[in-house]
Amino acid sequence: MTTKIAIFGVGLIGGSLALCFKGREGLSVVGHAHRPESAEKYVSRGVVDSATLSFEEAALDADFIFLCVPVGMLEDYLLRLSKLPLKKGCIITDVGSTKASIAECASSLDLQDVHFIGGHPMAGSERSGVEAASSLLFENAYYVLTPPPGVPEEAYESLKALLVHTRAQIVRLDPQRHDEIVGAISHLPHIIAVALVNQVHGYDSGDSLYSTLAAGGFRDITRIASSEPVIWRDILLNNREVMLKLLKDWNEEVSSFVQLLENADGEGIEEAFKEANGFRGKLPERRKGMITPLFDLHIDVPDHPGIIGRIATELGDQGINLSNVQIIESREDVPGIMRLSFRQECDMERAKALLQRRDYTVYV
Ligand SMILES: NC(=O)c1ccc[n+]([C@@H]2O[C@H](COP(=O)([O-])OP(=O)(O)OC[C@H]3O[C@@H](n4cnc5c(N)ncnc54)[C@H](O)[C@@H]3O)[C@@H](O)[C@H]2O)c1
Ligand SMILES: O=C(O)C(=O)C[C@]1(C(=O)O)C=C[C@@H](O)C=C1
Repeated sequence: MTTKIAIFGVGLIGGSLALCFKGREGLSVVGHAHRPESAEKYVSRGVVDSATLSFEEAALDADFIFLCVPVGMLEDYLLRLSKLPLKKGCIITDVGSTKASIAECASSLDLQDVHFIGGHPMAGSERSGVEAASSLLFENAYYVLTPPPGVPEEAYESLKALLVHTRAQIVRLDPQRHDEIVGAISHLPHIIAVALVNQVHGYDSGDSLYSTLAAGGFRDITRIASSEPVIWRDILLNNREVMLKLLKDWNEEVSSFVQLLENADGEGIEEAFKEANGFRGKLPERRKGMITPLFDLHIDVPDHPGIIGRIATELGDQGINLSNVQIIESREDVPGIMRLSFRQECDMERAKALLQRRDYTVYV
């Protein structure tokens, strides 16, 4: 018996989920597209087994339905699904970045013999669309589920069992609490990043040296300002109440910095940095895409075209198995700018010796 998984909205998140499920024994993945060219793309990129423009056909006989469209469309999709003759026991879930409103909408609908369980993978990117999808996106990330009271435990367990393919760690949360927490750790940082970029853009219009000199610090804190505008419009409007409260608190944080500077309070500034360092230093490191422990080297590399290829080739020529390469723009926490990861300690040791012989500065 094949388990049919229907994905509505095969973009960054929907496409990544599809890639986690596709090709697994007993699973078939159908993607719903709202444009003919998208349907063709999903199939030709190998992200889904089949794609359809028909809402009904995608939902027909599905065992699991994932709603992966912008938050502002979720309720409409759920409403449409509630009017279809869905398979008995079908589990509908979503991946929206807010959870309270969709949970409320689900509880107001008369869902016959099907169950809605809200979901939100805490992994993503500033990129969007199926082109950015990756089967590794959720590895080691947290994946929040918000089962409503009364949903059968077997339904929750069966969704959890399916999500094993994402290699994410499931966390069960109340939807409102989810929105408060995620508002602070995800939505607020997006607002701050956008406001900061726009502030500097204003200065840069008069003097382009601002963008010329923008280096690690600016880039680190503003990567997420490049996120998809429609996705974020919907998230912020949907979590408006929470965001307004958080922005009030943010204004207070900013005001306290204004005061520190007005008073030339060096000690206070140091304290603020110490407090932030302390809290941030305790954040658990959750690196994506690596489920087993890796052995890392960091190396300082000059900014030359082709440098990554050269290093990878040198290691490959010596039969050294490289598992992952990451360019770290910021130099905080680690002294180098390229991280090379190896599954075997002996590979890491051989790479270290080789790169040192080639005069690279290597840090373990
Ligand atoms: N981007 C992230 O980092 C992230 C992380 C976790 C959850 N989410 C949530 O996942 C959902 C999808 O976000 P994404 O980042 O994959 O976005 P995306 O833009 O990559 O994908 C959105 C999908 O929705 C479809 N879509 C867009 N407008 C549509 C319309 N008018 N009619 C029908 N379909 C439409 C697109 O074709 C695409 O398949 C959102 O609800 C978002 O809040 C995003
Ligand atoms: O890494 C990023 O680019 C993200 O923005 C991912 C991120 C986040 O803020 O952490 C963004 C939105 C989500 O709903 C979940 C995760």
